[in-house]
Amino acid sequence: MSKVAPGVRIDGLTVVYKTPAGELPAVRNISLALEPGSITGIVGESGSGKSTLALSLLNAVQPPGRIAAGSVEIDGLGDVVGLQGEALRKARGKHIGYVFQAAQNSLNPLKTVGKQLLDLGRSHGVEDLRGLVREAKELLGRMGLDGARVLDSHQHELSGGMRQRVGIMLALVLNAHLVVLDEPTTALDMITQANILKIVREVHAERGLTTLVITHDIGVVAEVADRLAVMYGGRLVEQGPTREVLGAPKHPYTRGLIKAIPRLVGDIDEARALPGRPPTLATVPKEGCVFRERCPLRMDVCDTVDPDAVADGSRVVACHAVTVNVKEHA
Ligand SMILES: Nc1ncnc2c1ncn2[C@@H]1O[C@H](COP(=O)(O)OP(=O)(O)OP(=O)(O)O)[C@@H](O)[C@H]1O
Repeated sequence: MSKVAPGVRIDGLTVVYKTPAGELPAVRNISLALEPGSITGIVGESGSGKSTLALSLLNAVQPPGRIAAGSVEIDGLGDVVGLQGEALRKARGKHIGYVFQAAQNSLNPLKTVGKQLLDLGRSHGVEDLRGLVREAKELLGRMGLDGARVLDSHQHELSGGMRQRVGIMLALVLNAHLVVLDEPTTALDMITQANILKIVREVHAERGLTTLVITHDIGVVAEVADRLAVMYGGRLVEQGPTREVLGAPKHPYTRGLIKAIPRLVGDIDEARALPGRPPTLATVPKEGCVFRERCPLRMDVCDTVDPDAVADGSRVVACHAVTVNVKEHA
């Protein structure tokens, strides 16, 4: 893989989980491009399929799940959906750095962080292990931790927030140029969160990375992401430049999400929660629009036809009501 930021093209991706009711899609027909050198944020409520999408980038969906359709082309690696065995193991970590949502608990409880770092380096053929340790200490130091002490610690000696930062260090330390961060800051207080996001942005720029940040917190994407993709019920309902999507959301779900954010200044009563609940795997409608039950713009067609993702300038939106408007104004 080249040392420049790789582009990623996810095309028609569908991921299903086997359930008592048969195989049901957690991610359905998603197409999304990560521009080389950009930070893309994926936002959505719990259960919308964000983590499943992130796992697909590493071809790491585990049974009872499987990638049922589509491709994930990464520059320099090809379609990772076809990668297996040693090629896949090498790609993870060295080419694709990642920290998963479960990172707080994913450290080996029996080994110190430093030992795990060395294992990681050896398994990827790193020759300069001293350099690796130096790099790890530096990253931990930037995130406000005493690097030497953390490397000497076991998991149980670290707080949730410290483990989260160790996870981010491990995602970055092998110098991968594609980095996937799933809920990187959930266990952190607001000040630490802001600091970590600043470091993510800095390291991203210094190293020339392509970064994907997955979060339920729209404030996090507003802080770091150049582009924003909104997921609902396994579908990507809107994507575009972060400022445009947040400043003038088009999809009724994105509008609802933004309205639901309480402002720091202003009347808290103005924040309006979206009525209803997001669907689960079992309740996601099999046909028609996934959002229609909660949608203020619902039309007859929404009950039967799943809206295509339609490009409108720099924005892609999957909504019949929005598409009708675009056509009327064309
Ligand atoms: N191993 C599994 N078996 C069955 N269903 C699963 C499995 N893992 C995830 N799902 C289901 O797939 C859907 C998407 O889950 P996913 O974890 O990708 O969503 P998410 O947006 O990341 O949510 P969260 O933020 O809560 O992790 C959910 O309905 C979830 O219950």
